[in-house]
This record gives sequence, C-alpha cells and structure tokens, in this order.
Amino acid sequence: MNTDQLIKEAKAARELAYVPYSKFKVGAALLTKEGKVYRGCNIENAAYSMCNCAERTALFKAYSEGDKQYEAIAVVADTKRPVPPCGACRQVISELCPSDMKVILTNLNGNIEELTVAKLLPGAFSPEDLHE
Ligand SMILES: O=c1ccn([C@H]2C[C@H](O)[C@@H](CO)O2)c(=O)[nH]1
Ligand SMILES: [Zn+2]
Repeated sequence: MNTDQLIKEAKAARELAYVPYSKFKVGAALLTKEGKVYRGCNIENAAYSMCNCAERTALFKAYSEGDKQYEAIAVVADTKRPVPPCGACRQVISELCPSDMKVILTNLNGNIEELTVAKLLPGAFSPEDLHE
C-alpha cells in the first residue's frame, strides 16, 4: 500500500463522518505493519466535548483489535493547508505509534505534508514521565 492508496482510504473514511455540529468531515487511515488498514472518521455528539477525532477513531479501532504495529497514518479534511491533527490526537499518536512512523497530512486540494510522529509533538508527556 503506497501513500496515494492510503490517502484514498482516508478520503473514503471521511465520507462516513458524523458531523451535525461542525459540518467538518475528517478521515483517517492507519496502515499496520501487516498491511491492514483501519479507517476512522470524526464522530460528534450533542455533548460537544464527547466528539472524537478521525485519527483517534482509527487508532482506537486498531489497538482494540490487538493490532499494535503501525506503518503510517493518513489524515484528510477540506482545509486550505494539509489538515493539522489536534493536540489530543498528537498526544495519543505519540504514545501508541513509533516515533519514526510516517504521518501523512493532506487536504482535498491534494496538498500533502509528510512528517514523523516525533515531529508531531515535541516534548510529549510520555509513560516514562509517570514514574521516577
Ligand atoms: O485533525 C482533526 C481536527 C479536527 N477533527 C474533528 C473534531 C471535530 O469533530 C471537528 C471540528 O474540530 O473536526 C478531527 O477529526 N481531526
Ligand atoms: Zn484530534
């Protein structure tokens, strides 16, 4: 699975977004080391703080199925610049994904920004910080 294909998966995921409040659809596609793709969309709620982002939907789907080895994640939205993941997603991705994992941010215009998990959240709070 190449970058273009993973972006297509993220776009397909985006179509299923449940966004009655923001009307802002986001899609994510997480590729595992074994070549499986987990799709995620954002899912909102009338209690706004319960909204879940596309990135975390995809990652939680994979992790909860026991798939814990990841190769790349692609994220897409209808933004001017490649969609930037929110702070909460950066924190969760930093903990569950390898620091050298590829992060592919894009938009519907085809702008693409590729970076690594390490670049997503410098100085992330990590499990090692919990204990002396
Ligand atoms: O990277 C992002 C940024 C925002 N959202 C969602 C959260 C909310 O449903 C809507 C507006 O913030 O977009 C995502 O899913 N991923
Ligand atoms: Zn987020």
